[in-house]
Amino acid sequence: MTAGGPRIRFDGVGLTLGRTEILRDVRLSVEAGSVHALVGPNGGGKSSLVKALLGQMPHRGRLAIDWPGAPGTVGYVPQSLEFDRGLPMSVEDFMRATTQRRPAFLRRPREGMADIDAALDRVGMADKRLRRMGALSGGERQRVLLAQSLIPNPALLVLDEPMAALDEAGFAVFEHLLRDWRRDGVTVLWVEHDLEAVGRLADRVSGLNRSVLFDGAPREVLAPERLLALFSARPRTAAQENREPADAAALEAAVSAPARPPDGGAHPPLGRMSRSDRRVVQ
Ligand SMILES: Nc1ncnc2c1ncn2[C@@H]1O[C@H](COP(=O)(O)OP(=O)(O)OP(=O)(O)O)[C@@H](O)[C@H]1O
Repeated sequence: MTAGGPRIRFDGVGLTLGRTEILRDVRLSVEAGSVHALVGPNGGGKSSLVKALLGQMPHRGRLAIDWPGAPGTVGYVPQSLEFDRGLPMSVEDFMRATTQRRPAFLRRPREGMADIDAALDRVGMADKRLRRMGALSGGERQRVLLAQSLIPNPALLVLDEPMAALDEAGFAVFEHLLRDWRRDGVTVLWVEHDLEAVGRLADRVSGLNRSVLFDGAPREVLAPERLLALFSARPRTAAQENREPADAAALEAAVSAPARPPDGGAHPPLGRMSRSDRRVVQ
């Protein structure tokens, strides 16, 4: 159980690297204890924004984290982490290295292992603890990245495409974690391309393409026209405007599913966007 997550405010946040303007005047509020999704096209600046939040990228403007009491723990799941196949680092070694502040050689052999065991168990990786990190599949590596973010119990979680390599069982693990975080009042900032999952699981969603193009409840803002405007690389022609594109129909089906009730309870059958459908909007 955690103390409750913070509120986050991005107030006129900008970022320019070299001659490239990556973020411009980003204004956004992430409410305490909410699951807030960030969606947008490739290169839209989502990872850069969360890295600015984590202090890994410079920024202009104001970025505030308002903790309800003393600052809590921030958990982070990066978009990807590559390991050489031959690197002699097991899952257990990786977990120990990422979940302690002291150098590994100063730690007693079993110190912290109960937490590591519990975290690996929650993501279904307990039986692969001795496997080398470089030998894991993409989905298994993703599960380990999720596991390391659970120690110590986070009050703020920043997730950068945590579902990218997960299979259906991995989705179920992630959804279970999300339910627990919501129950515990953890604030979750979640970069995601799976719009069906966002429509179903997020409390709020913001569309980012350099600046914020929309922000609101998924049911309200994930409308096909908005998404086409956000994800289209080129402006649409007049001819395209006059006919209903197949993409819009796919998007309509994907986002018309009812949102999950706040208590995480049962919901009616959902429309589902397949991975190939998702490619339509990327
Ligand atoms: N260190 C850097 N130096 C220069 N340009 C960068 C750097 N990091 C990111 N960029 C550029 O910033 C832009 C935004 O990248 P970012 O990774 O934030 O986008 P994203 O929305 O997370 O994309 P994706 O959905 O593909 O993960 C891209 O054009 C990228 O090439």
